[in-house]
Amino acid sequence: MSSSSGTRRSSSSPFRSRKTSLPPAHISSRPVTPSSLSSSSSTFSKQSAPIPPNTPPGKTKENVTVTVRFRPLSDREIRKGDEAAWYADGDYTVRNELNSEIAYKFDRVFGPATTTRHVYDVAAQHVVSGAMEGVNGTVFAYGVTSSGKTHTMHGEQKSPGIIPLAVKDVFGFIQEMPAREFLLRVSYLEIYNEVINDLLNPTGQNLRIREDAQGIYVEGIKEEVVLSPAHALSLIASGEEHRHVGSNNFNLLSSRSHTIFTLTIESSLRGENEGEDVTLSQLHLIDLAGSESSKTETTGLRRKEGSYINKSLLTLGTVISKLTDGKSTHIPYRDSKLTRLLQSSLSGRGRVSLICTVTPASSNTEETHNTLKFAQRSKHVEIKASQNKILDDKSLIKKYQREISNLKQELEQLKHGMMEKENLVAPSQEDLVNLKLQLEAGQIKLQSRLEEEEQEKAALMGRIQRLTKLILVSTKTTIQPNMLEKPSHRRRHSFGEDELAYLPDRKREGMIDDDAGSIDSEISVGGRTDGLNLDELVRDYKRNRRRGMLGWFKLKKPENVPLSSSSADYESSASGSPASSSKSSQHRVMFSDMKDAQRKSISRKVDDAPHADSFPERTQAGDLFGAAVGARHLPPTGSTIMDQMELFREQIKMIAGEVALLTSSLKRLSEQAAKNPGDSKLQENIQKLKDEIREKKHQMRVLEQRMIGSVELSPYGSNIVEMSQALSRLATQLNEKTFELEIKSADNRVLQEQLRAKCIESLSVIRHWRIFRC
Ligand SMILES: Nc1ncnc2c1ncn2[C@@H]1O[C@H](COP(=O)(O)OP(=O)(O)OP(=O)(O)O)[C@@H](O)[C@H]1O
Repeated sequence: MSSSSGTRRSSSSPFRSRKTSLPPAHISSRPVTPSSLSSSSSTFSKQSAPIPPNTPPGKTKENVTVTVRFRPLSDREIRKGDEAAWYADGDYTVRNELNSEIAYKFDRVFGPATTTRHVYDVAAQHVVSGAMEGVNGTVFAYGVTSSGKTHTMHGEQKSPGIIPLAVKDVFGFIQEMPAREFLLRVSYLEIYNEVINDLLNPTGQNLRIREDAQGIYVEGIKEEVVLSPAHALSLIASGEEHRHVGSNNFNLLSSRSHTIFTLTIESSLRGENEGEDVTLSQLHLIDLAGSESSKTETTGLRRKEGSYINKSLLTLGTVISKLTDGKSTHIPYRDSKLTRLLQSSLSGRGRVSLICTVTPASSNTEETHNTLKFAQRSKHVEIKASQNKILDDKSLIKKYQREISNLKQELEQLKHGMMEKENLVAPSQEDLVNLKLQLEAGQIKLQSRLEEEEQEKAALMGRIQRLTKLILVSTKTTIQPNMLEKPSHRRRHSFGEDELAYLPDRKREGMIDDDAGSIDSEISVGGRTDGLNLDELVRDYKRNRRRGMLGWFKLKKPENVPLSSSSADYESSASGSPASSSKSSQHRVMFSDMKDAQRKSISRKVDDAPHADSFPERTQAGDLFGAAVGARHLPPTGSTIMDQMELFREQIKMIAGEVALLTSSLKRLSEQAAKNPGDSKLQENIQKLKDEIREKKHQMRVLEQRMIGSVELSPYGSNIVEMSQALSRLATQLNEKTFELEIKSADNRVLQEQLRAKCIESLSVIRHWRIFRC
């Protein structure tokens, strides 16, 4: 589901920031003056303890969290004979190699060997957790071209960046907060040559920045509701397709635009707590384009891009300086789109983490020095990490909750009416004649009325289903009384196979490549392997995408699968990655990563799990699945059967999405394998994918089977079958008796009307039952 703000935006548009009544603090503001910066490290007090990751919003002012990340010397730099001119002296200090007097102190300094996960834990995790509590957050990477910003923010398959880690963490937090329910939306934009483009909507070009009483927003930006990490990452992947990237002499794939990925998080207490506050926050994850020095050899378009990039970064520097010099009355936010969009964050509303990326290379001493000075200035920007609350009537999540509740009531009433109609009285023959006449006369009218009724019910069901799915809840049963209560042992994030498919699986060319052993095979195996025709699968997927997974399901004939074994199969596979169960990912991920041959590597490493820890794998959908398959005995009421049917249907759709993703991966791997027939690892991975696809298809068949079986086995189902048969018998009698009884006058209008109504009701019930079967 997506929404696009038009001339009037929703109350929670990107970059909106709300004032709060509870200013907090979690990071101590350390006095760092320019003079102290140039003294030796011994003059630094060790006040800079690790950044507390989970301090709740308090009342004290904080400073922007500023960290510095070194990347290793690149091949190119080594070839040029570069040496390290700057180095990380301990965890908090950057020191100049040639003049040890020149040193800077930060909240944390990461050496070249530091993993992005560690950077995330120290520099971003507290911002993400704050956002889950209703505190706006901004994390951005700043540095010269080729210093490692994109590596830090987006990362690679083996080493996911801050953005994928944050997205995954957000879902982890949801899992750990069973007392609350969440609604997540994302938007993704770039600022290219001072023009704002919507990366989630290619037609959204040159968007305008607006401001109203509640903050700054981008007019017309598309926001997509996200249901899983895979879904969110697939949106980023599709957004990356549109981002401007080009090459310069430092970086073959240099970002030519600043990008801002925004996650809008709404949450409220679970259930229908009228009057309960809703918290709303925005998490901005920003990958800036790198400043370019005169050493960057660019011509034509690249030069123009470079000057726009430099100008906006210069404005950012000026804004930061003015914010911190203590005397400026005017802050020139409006001098660039970037600073205008960052205005809320920089002016102190919400947590901000600045990660400055630097190269140690001696040839870039000056550029690195400038970055360090910028970082130092930024340290003095004051912020207030306060919690946002929004009024109930402005909350989208509350609106959905209310709508769901109303729709459920409506549906219950409809269902209740249907159940009562089961006890129909058989009409007499005379009545039947009259009824037939009436029916013939009004057949078309009745038909259309019935169809309307059907559509109404289907729409109602669909709406409830859609709205319910948008609201994310933990699958845990224990309810924590307070959402701010932090779980002490929150599990770490890990990624499913397909989630990071959009990221390159090795470092970009032109820089250090320490990913020895990455699969670079480019050879293909042809179309059909082991009975799985890839082209067919891909075509199949495309067709399904057009008509929807449900349509696909309907077209497929169920096969006879023994229920007992299938149930077991299901249960054993129900713990699969929820991320890959994303409904939306089936719409997005499929072919996106195949289009960009440069930025996104086509090779996949199924075994390359980037970490050992496990993320809570079971989502709402995962549990739904287990519940649906595990329910051998369906409950006796019609309403529960409908719910059950919806569960089955949803599961089928989700598995179909997974099949589509797996098929995409399989196709990609096969293309590589064709170019490298000797690569046994590839073959092994291909086989794994095929097995998984086969397994998932099997699961779908089992669900189909159970779906149909459920209705027929249920008492409700059998009543309807009987009713259907009775009605068909009546229709036969009608035909036989009509002729001999037609002389009788049809003057008993009241009776006719009654019978007609009964007949309509019966037909309606049967129709409804048929919808179930479909
Ligand atoms: N910490 C790191 N460890 C290993 N390699 C890194 C690291 N940081 C960056 N790199 C590598 O350096 C190269 C340039 O990095 P990246 O593209 O992230 O730079 P950038 O700052 O985003 O550049 P630009 O501003 O031009 O877009 C890439 O090949 C990347 O893989």
